[in-house]
Amino acid sequence: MKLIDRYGRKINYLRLSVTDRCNMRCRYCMPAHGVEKVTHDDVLSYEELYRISQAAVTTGIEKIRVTGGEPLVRKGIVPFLERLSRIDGLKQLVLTTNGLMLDEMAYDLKQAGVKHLNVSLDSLNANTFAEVTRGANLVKVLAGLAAAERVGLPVKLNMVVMRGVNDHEIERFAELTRDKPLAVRFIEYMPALKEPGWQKLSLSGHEVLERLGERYRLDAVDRHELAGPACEYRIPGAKGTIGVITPITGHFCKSCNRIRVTSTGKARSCLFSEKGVDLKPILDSEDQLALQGALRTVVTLKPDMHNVSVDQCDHTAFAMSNIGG
Ligand SMILES: Nc1nc2c(ncn2[C@@H]2O[C@H](COP(=O)(O)OP(=O)(O)OP(=O)(O)O)[C@@H](O)[C@H]2O)c(=O)[nH]1
Ligand SMILES: C[S@@+](CC[C@H](N)C(=O)[O-])C[C@H]1O[C@@H](n2cnc3c(N)ncnc32)[C@H](O)[C@@H]1O
Ligand code: SF4
Ligand code: SF4
Repeated sequence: MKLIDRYGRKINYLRLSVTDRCNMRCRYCMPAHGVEKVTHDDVLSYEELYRISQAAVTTGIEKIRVTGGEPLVRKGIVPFLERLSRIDGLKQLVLTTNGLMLDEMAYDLKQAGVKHLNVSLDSLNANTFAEVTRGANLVKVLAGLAAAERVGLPVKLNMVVMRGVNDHEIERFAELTRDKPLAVRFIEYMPALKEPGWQKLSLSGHEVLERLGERYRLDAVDRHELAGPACEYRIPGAKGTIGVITPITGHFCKSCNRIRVTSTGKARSCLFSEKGVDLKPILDSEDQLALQGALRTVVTLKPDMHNVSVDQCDHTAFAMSNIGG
C-alpha cells in the first residue's frame, strides 16, 4: 500500500518520538527555563507505540526513525526497538540520539536491529559543546561514537551550524570524513523556539558549501529512495560524506516523505504545523483499522511547505524535544 498526499508526495517515513525527556539541554532545542514535563500518564506505553508503528507500516510507512527527547533515556528502549525491527514490511529502523549513552548501549542497539544512528554533535571543543548543550560532557559522546564504530553501526553526524558559536569548526567536521565512513551533515538553525535575535545565529547551507568549496573539491553523491533531507557530497578519496540540510533557505518540502508522532500520541502532519490527529482516543478504542485511518488522515493534512524563513516565522513556538526534530 502507498501513502500519497494531496501534493503527490509519497509518504513512507515515520518519525516516532518515544519520550520528551532528555539528558541534555541544547540551547536551540529547549528554552532556558526547560520545558514542562509531560506526565507519566500522558506518555504512550511501548505497546501503544508499537501498535502505531504496526498501523503505520500497514498503511505504507517503510522507514521508522525513533527519536525523542533523548530516546536512549527511556527505560526498556532496547527490547522495544527489537520488537519494532521485526515488524513485517518495515525496511529500515533507525535512531537519532545525542550519543551520551551510546558507549554502554551501541552493542545492544545493533543487536536489536537498528540499521544506523544519527548522532547530534555540534562541537569538537569541550567548552563550546558544554556551552551549547548547557553542560554536557563531550568525552562521553566521543566514547559513544567510538562504540558505534566498534560494533559496526554506521553513523550520520548532525551539526547544527551557529554563526559565531561553532561555524569555525565546519572544516574540522569535514575533515572527519576523510578517514572514517561518517556522514557529516551541517544543519541550518531552525527558529523552533522563536527566541528574539535568532537570525544572527543563522548561516545558510549555501555558505557552508561555499566555505568548504574554497578548500575541497566536493563531488555530489546520488540520493537513495529512503533518503532524508540532506544534499550530500564527498571529498575525492574520502571514506565519508558531507551533507547540508537546509530547512530555512532551501526547504526540501517538495520532496517531503514524512509524518511524525509525539510521545503523547499527537500525529503531526509537518514539523512546523500543529495540524494532525490525536491518536490517544483511538488507541484507547483498541481499533487497529481506525488507527490506520487516522494515519491516512494525517497524510491528507500535510501542507505543501512551511513558511519559515530568516524574515518570517508565523508558527507557534515549540521545543524540538517535544516533537523529535
Ligand atoms: N524542516 C524540517 N527539518 C527536518 C525534517 N526532518 C528532519 N529535520 C531536521 O533535520 C535534522 C536531521 O534530522 P535527523 O533526525 O538526523 O533525520 P533525517 O535527516 O531525516 O534522517 P536521514 O533519514 O538519516 O537523512 C534535524 O535538525 C531535524 O530537525 C523535516 O521534515 N522538516
Ligand atoms: C530534537 S533532537 C532528538 C534526538 C536526540 N536527542 C538528538 O539530539 O539527536 C533531533 C534533532 O533535532 C535537531 N534540532 C533540535 N533543535 C534544532 C533547531 N533549532 N534547529 C535545527 N535542528 C535542531 C537536533 O540537532 C537533532 O539532530
Ligand atoms: S537536541 Fe536532542 S539532545 Fe539536545 S536538548 Fe534537544 S532532544 Fe536533547
Ligand atoms: S517542514 Fe513540513 S513539509 Fe517541509 S519537509 Fe519538514 S515536515 Fe515536510
